[in-house]
Amino acid sequence: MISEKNSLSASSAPYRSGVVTILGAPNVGKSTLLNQLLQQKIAIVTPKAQTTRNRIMGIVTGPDFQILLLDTPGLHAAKEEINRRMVKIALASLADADAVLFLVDCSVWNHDKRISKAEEYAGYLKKITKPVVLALNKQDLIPQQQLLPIMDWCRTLHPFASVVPVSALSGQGVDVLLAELVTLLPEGPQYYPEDLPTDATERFIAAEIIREKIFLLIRKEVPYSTAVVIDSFEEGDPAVIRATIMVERDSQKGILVGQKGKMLATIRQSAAADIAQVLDRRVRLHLWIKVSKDWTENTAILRDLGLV
Ligand SMILES: Nc1nc2c(ncn2[C@@H]2O[C@H](COP(=O)(O)OP(=O)(O)OP(=O)(O)O)[C@@H](O)[C@H]2O)c(=O)[nH]1
Repeated sequence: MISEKNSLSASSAPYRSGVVTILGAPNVGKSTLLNQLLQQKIAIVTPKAQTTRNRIMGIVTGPDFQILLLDTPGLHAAKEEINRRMVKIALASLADADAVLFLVDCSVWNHDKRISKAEEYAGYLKKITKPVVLALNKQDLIPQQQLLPIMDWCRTLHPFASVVPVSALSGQGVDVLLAELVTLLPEGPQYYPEDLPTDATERFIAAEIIREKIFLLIRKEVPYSTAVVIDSFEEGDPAVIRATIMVERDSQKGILVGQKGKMLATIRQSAAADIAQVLDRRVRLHLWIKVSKDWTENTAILRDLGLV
């Protein structure tokens, strides 16, 4: 499961294991990095912000380490009930962590932006008492000569355990990052089998992939009003999955269904193809849409979705 790239050389070093929480603003590339570290798709990746809602644990195992990675919803000013809960989940996951991986998108940092970002980050970093590794993501988008000054400036923000430029997309720098994280873990046992990439269930991953397709295919705000519930999941080949997409209003339902049902068919086809790839078998996917008014403010529904 673990590629050459991800394995540190075997040595007489003690076995280290522990929890690393990935924190960062929306859209900086947390899910992409998690997938890169695990060499497969378990977290959904979309160009829209705030698509990660629940904590997802990825398990990276090497010859003498095991890192349990928690991907968290992006940190951001929370207005609605669902957003407040997402931020709460992100901050709560810090309590369990041995170390924090703070991810930023350094490609957007011209000077002015850096100053305002510094103020924003200072607020989050103050709350973190665990060692923090700062990963400067999307380094592929900036000229190399800009990297060193940015790294120096970052070190003035917080006593980071280390500052590592990476490209979550290409994998550049990811092995260095992994090695830095391992040094921060306590000595400990291997908690999970080495070939297990995540503790997320197949149901959960299927629901996340459907949600990813909605985010990729539907414009504007509609995806933020959707949730996916797996009604049934029959093992076997093909796996038969029945899922309901919840929306808040009839008009949103119309957009999801599309003209003559074309949009829903596209969502279904592309989700089924990805789920089949992850499950490594054929998939028959059935989708329904249900209008559930104001579900994003409804505590009972949020609890069902694991967002409380
Ligand atoms: N060029 C480049 N793009 C990247 C890199 N990492 C992520 N991206 C892109 O940035 C966008 C957001 O990535 P995600 O991984 O969904 O970001 P996230 O932080 O998980 O987002 P939220 O779910 O909103 O918290 C996607 O379009 C990615 O392809 C990188 O290293 N380089």
